[in-house]
Amino acid sequence: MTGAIDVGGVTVWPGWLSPEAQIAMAADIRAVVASAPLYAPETPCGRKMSVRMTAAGDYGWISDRRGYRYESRHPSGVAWPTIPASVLAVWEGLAGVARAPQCCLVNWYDEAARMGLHQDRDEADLTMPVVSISLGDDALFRVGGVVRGGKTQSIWLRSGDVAVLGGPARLAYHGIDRVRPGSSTLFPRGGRINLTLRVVD
Ligand SMILES: O=C(O)CCC(=O)C(=O)O
Ligand SMILES: [Fe+2]
Repeated sequence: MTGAIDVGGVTVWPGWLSPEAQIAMAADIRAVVASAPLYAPETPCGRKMSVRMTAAGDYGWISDRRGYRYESRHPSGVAWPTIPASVLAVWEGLAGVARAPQCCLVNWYDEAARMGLHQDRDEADLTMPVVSISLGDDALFRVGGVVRGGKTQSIWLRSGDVAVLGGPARLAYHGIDRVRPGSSTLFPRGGRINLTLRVVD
Protein backbone atom coordinates (compact mmCIF):
# COMPACT_ATOMS: atom_id res chain seq x y z
CA MET A 1 0.00 0.00 0.00
CA THR A 2 1.23 3.48 -0.84
CA GLY A 3 0.03 6.66 0.86
CA ALA A 4 -3.39 8.22 0.55
CA ILE A 5 -4.21 10.41 -2.45
CA ASP A 6 -6.59 13.38 -2.21
CA VAL A 7 -8.96 13.61 -5.19
CA GLY A 8 -11.17 16.66 -4.78
CA GLY A 9 -11.49 16.00 -1.04
CA VAL A 10 -12.13 12.27 -1.51
CA THR A 11 -9.36 10.19 0.07
CA VAL A 12 -8.19 7.28 -2.08
CA TRP A 13 -6.08 4.51 -0.53
CA PRO A 14 -4.38 2.68 -3.41
CA GLY A 15 -3.85 -1.01 -2.74
CA TRP A 16 -5.55 -0.98 0.67
CA LEU A 17 -6.44 -4.65 0.07
CA SER A 18 -3.68 -7.14 -0.68
CA PRO A 19 -4.19 -9.52 -3.62
CA GLU A 20 -5.02 -12.29 -1.10
CA ALA A 21 -7.56 -10.08 0.68
CA GLN A 22 -9.16 -9.23 -2.68
CA ILE A 23 -9.55 -12.93 -3.50
CA ALA A 24 -11.13 -13.61 -0.09
CA MET A 25 -13.50 -10.66 -0.43
CA ALA A 26 -14.48 -11.70 -3.97
CA ALA A 27 -15.50 -15.11 -2.56
CA ASP A 28 -17.51 -13.41 0.19
CA ILE A 29 -19.30 -11.25 -2.38
CA ARG A 30 -20.01 -14.29 -4.54
CA ALA A 31 -21.87 -15.74 -1.52
CA VAL A 32 -23.82 -12.49 -1.06
CA VAL A 33 -24.84 -12.55 -4.73
CA ALA A 34 -25.85 -16.22 -4.45
CA SER A 35 -28.47 -15.36 -1.81
CA ALA A 36 -29.42 -11.87 -3.06
CA PRO A 37 -29.02 -11.96 -6.86
CA LEU A 38 -27.81 -9.00 -8.90
CA TYR A 39 -30.64 -7.21 -10.71
CA ALA A 40 -30.80 -4.31 -13.14
CA PRO A 41 -32.42 -1.34 -11.39
CA GLU A 42 -34.56 1.17 -13.24
CA THR A 43 -34.23 4.90 -12.74
CA PRO A 44 -37.32 6.81 -11.57
CA CYS A 45 -37.77 7.98 -15.17
CA GLY A 46 -37.82 4.38 -16.41
CA ARG A 47 -34.36 3.88 -17.88
CA LYS A 48 -32.42 0.73 -17.01
CA MET A 49 -29.23 1.48 -15.08
CA SER A 50 -26.17 -0.05 -16.73
CA VAL A 51 -24.81 -1.40 -13.44
CA ARG A 52 -26.41 -4.40 -11.80
CA MET A 53 -26.97 -4.17 -8.06
CA THR A 54 -27.60 -6.02 -4.87
CA ALA A 55 -26.77 -5.34 -1.23
CA ALA A 56 -25.89 -6.77 2.16
CA GLY A 57 -26.76 -5.47 5.61
CA ASP A 58 -29.88 -4.09 7.28
CA TYR A 59 -30.71 -2.02 4.23
CA GLY A 60 -30.21 -2.05 0.50
CA TRP A 61 -30.40 1.02 -1.71
CA ILE A 62 -33.15 0.67 -4.31
CA SER A 63 -34.01 2.61 -7.44
CA ASP A 64 -37.25 1.98 -9.33
CA ARG A 65 -40.17 3.87 -10.85
CA ARG A 66 -41.18 5.03 -7.35
CA GLY A 67 -37.83 6.72 -6.72
CA TYR A 68 -34.66 6.16 -4.68
CA ARG A 69 -34.78 4.78 -1.16
CA TYR A 70 -33.40 2.24 1.29
CA GLU A 71 -35.35 -0.98 1.75
CA SER A 72 -34.90 -3.82 4.25
CA ARG A 73 -35.52 -6.47 1.59
CA HIS A 74 -34.25 -7.43 -1.84
CA PRO A 75 -36.82 -6.79 -4.61
CA SER A 76 -37.53 -10.57 -4.57
CA GLY A 77 -38.67 -10.28 -0.94
CA VAL A 78 -35.70 -12.04 0.69
CA ALA A 79 -33.83 -10.32 3.51
CA TRP A 80 -30.42 -8.92 2.56
CA PRO A 81 -27.53 -11.17 3.63
CA THR A 82 -25.25 -9.90 6.39
CA ILE A 83 -22.23 -7.77 5.51
CA PRO A 84 -19.16 -10.04 5.29
CA ALA A 85 -16.54 -9.61 8.02
CA SER A 86 -13.87 -8.98 5.37
CA VAL A 87 -15.84 -5.93 4.22
CA LEU A 88 -16.59 -4.68 7.75
CA ALA A 89 -12.85 -4.75 8.45
CA VAL A 90 -12.28 -2.11 5.75
CA TRP A 91 -14.85 0.18 7.39
CA GLU A 92 -13.21 -0.37 10.77
CA GLY A 93 -9.83 0.53 9.32
CA LEU A 94 -10.84 3.69 7.51
CA ALA A 95 -14.23 5.13 8.53
CA GLY A 96 -13.10 6.69 11.81
CA VAL A 97 -16.59 6.70 13.32
CA ALA A 98 -18.16 4.67 16.13
CA ARG A 99 -21.17 3.44 14.17
CA ALA A 100 -21.21 0.32 12.01
CA PRO A 101 -22.33 0.42 8.39
CA GLN A 102 -25.94 -0.63 7.78
CA CYS A 103 -25.68 -1.09 4.02
CA CYS A 104 -23.09 -2.58 1.73
CA LEU A 105 -24.32 -1.70 -1.74
CA VAL A 106 -22.90 -4.01 -4.41
CA ASN A 107 -22.52 -2.60 -7.94
CA TRP A 108 -21.51 -4.88 -10.80
CA TYR A 109 -20.00 -3.24 -13.90
CA ASP A 110 -19.56 -5.09 -17.18
CA GLU A 111 -17.40 -3.48 -19.88
CA ALA A 112 -20.23 -1.17 -20.98
CA ALA A 113 -21.45 -0.05 -17.55
CA ARG A 114 -20.95 3.41 -16.15
CA MET A 115 -22.41 5.58 -13.41
CA GLY A 116 -23.32 9.20 -14.03
CA LEU A 117 -22.24 12.01 -11.71
CA HIS A 118 -24.38 11.97 -8.58
CA GLN A 119 -24.33 12.66 -4.85
CA ASP A 120 -24.91 9.98 -2.21
CA ARG A 121 -27.54 11.77 -0.16
CA ASP A 122 -30.25 9.28 0.76
CA GLU A 123 -28.67 8.65 4.18
CA ALA A 124 -29.99 10.41 7.32
CA ASP A 125 -26.66 11.33 8.94
CA LEU A 126 -24.31 12.96 6.46
CA THR A 127 -21.56 13.22 9.11
CA MET A 128 -21.07 9.47 8.51
CA PRO A 129 -18.67 8.73 5.62
CA VAL A 130 -19.21 6.49 2.63
CA VAL A 131 -16.42 3.92 2.20
CA SER A 132 -16.06 2.59 -1.35
CA ILE A 133 -14.10 -0.57 -2.27
CA SER A 134 -13.02 -1.43 -5.83
CA LEU A 135 -12.53 -5.04 -7.00
CA GLY A 136 -11.75 -6.30 -10.50
CA ASP A 137 -11.27 -4.15 -13.58
CA ASP A 138 -9.93 -0.59 -13.36
CA ALA A 139 -12.51 2.20 -13.37
CA LEU A 140 -12.20 5.87 -14.22
CA PHE A 141 -13.62 7.66 -11.16
CA ARG A 142 -14.61 11.30 -11.55
CA VAL A 143 -15.00 13.63 -8.56
CA GLY A 144 -16.47 17.13 -8.62
CA GLY A 145 -17.53 19.60 -5.97
CA VAL A 146 -20.67 19.70 -3.89
CA VAL A 147 -22.57 21.61 -6.57
CA ARG A 148 -23.28 20.20 -10.01
CA GLY A 149 -21.40 21.62 -12.98
CA GLY A 150 -18.11 22.63 -11.35
CA LYS A 151 -14.69 21.37 -12.31
CA THR A 152 -13.89 17.70 -11.78
CA GLN A 153 -10.82 15.52 -11.24
CA SER A 154 -10.42 11.90 -12.30
CA ILE A 155 -8.43 8.92 -11.08
CA TRP A 156 -8.28 5.30 -12.21
CA LEU A 157 -9.43 3.11 -9.32
CA ARG A 158 -7.76 -0.29 -9.35
CA SER A 159 -8.67 -3.56 -7.67
CA GLY A 160 -8.01 -3.28 -3.94
CA ASP A 161 -8.23 0.52 -3.81
CA VAL A 162 -10.55 2.10 -1.26
CA ALA A 163 -12.04 5.61 -1.45
CA VAL A 164 -13.53 7.49 1.49
CA LEU A 165 -16.13 10.22 0.92
CA GLY A 166 -16.24 12.09 4.18
CA GLY A 167 -16.13 15.54 5.73
CA PRO A 168 -16.59 18.32 3.18
CA ALA A 169 -16.45 15.76 0.34
CA ARG A 170 -19.28 13.63 1.73
CA LEU A 171 -21.64 15.29 -0.74
CA ALA A 172 -19.15 15.59 -3.61
CA TYR A 173 -20.54 14.69 -7.02
CA HIS A 174 -18.90 11.50 -8.26
CA GLY A 175 -19.33 8.84 -10.91
CA ILE A 176 -17.65 6.20 -13.05
CA ASP A 177 -16.97 7.24 -16.67
CA ARG A 178 -15.88 3.80 -17.85
CA VAL A 179 -14.14 0.58 -16.91
CA ARG A 180 -11.05 -0.85 -18.60
CA PRO A 181 -11.99 -4.38 -19.73
CA GLY A 182 -9.41 -7.07 -19.08
CA SER A 183 -7.34 -4.95 -16.67
CA SER A 184 -7.76 -7.39 -13.76
CA THR A 185 -7.85 -11.16 -13.44
CA LEU A 186 -9.74 -11.17 -10.11
CA PHE A 187 -12.98 -12.20 -11.79
CA PRO A 188 -12.53 -15.05 -14.31
CA ARG A 189 -14.89 -13.45 -16.83
CA GLY A 190 -13.76 -9.88 -16.14
CA GLY A 191 -15.83 -7.00 -14.85
CA ARG A 192 -15.75 -4.81 -11.79
CA ILE A 193 -17.43 -4.84 -8.41
CA ASN A 194 -17.75 -1.75 -6.28
CA LEU A 195 -18.89 -2.00 -2.68
CA THR A 196 -20.10 1.10 -0.85
CA LEU A 197 -20.56 1.00 2.90
CA ARG A 198 -23.07 3.41 4.37
CA VAL A 199 -24.74 4.30 7.67
CA VAL A 200 -28.36 4.73 6.63
CA ASP A 201 -30.57 5.98 9.50
O1 LIG B 1 -18.49 2.35 -8.54
C1 LIG B 1 -18.01 3.26 -7.88
O2 LIG B 1 -16.80 3.35 -7.67
C2 LIG B 1 -18.92 4.31 -7.29
C3 LIG B 1 -20.29 3.79 -6.92
C4 LIG B 1 -21.17 4.86 -6.38
O3 LIG B 1 -20.90 6.01 -6.47
C5 LIG B 1 -22.43 4.50 -5.70
O4 LIG B 1 -22.79 3.31 -5.63
O5 LIG B 1 -23.11 5.41 -5.20
FE1 LIG C 1 -22.18 7.21 -5.19
